[in-house]
Amino acid sequence: MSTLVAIGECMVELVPTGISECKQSFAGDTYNALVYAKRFANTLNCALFTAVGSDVLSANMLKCWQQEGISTQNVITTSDYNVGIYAISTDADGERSFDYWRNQSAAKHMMSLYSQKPFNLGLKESDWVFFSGISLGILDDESKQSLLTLLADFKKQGCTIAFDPNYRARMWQSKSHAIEWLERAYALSNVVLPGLDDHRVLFGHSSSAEIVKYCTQFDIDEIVIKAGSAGMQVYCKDDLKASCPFTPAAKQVDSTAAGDSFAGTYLAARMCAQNPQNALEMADSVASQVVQHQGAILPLDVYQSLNISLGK
Ligand SMILES: O=C(O)C(=O)C[C@H](O)[C@H](O)CO
Repeated sequence: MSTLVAIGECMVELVPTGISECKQSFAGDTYNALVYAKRFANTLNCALFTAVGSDVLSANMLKCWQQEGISTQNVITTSDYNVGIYAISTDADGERSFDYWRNQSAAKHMMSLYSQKPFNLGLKESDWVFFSGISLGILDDESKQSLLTLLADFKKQGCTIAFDPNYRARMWQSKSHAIEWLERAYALSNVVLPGLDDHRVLFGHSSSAEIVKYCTQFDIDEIVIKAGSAGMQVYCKDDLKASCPFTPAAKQVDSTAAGDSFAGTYLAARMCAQNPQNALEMADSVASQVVQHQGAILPLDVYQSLNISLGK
């Protein structure tokens, strides 16, 4: 069984349902992707590498992962910090924005905790590792470097490294700070999943072709571009291998985790030997359902009704 390890932070997710009420669940970009990967391809072993606290919500979070079939074997637990929290607000078009309470979160310290007591993440050649700009953004610069060094070791062992830039401006001192680390991440990744919106803000790119041209300076095998109304494309080096037009969802309630569900489904499909065109189409179908529901993770029965998962 192949393993997909995602690296990052899972938080308590709050969706306000009234002035003094919230729907509470658990989410965070790389975790979200992992859930959608596991739901899509149950045969994959999916694990999150992170740190959590010893608080009651951290404990519930781990139970929730287990219900999703996500392995907790790569989780560091500490009593020095808590779990992070974020709340979703949506506008009339279902575009989401977030408020965060994550300064005391254990995941921000995952690399220093790991270096005090390193352990084997259980990866073998042919396994995949997924991280994002948020996985880097939560860490201080020294820890960002430790994470990239660890990823470089995995790559040397034969693992495939996948990266979604997922730019959150407030996590970075400046655009140039974000670009410096994003370029280091691109330089060691085999598969990248950039969004045109992020590249527009960071580099002034206005088309997929410009992203592909920019990526030629790195040794990336597969560039999976989410270009909004210009659709989605997959390039291997600068060869267009697959594309999918933009089809607006029937309604957009909450855009949270559209990109994460796309990434998780795409990566799982590729790990299971689906070709880029199939992977792209299936990832798009999942993402277009995700935006029709509140919160990052679709109710399981809604997901199952899509009938999209690969056979057991
Ligand atoms: O914004 C973050 O840091 C999160 O991970 C919260 C959300 O789940 C994520 O952004 C959705 O893509």
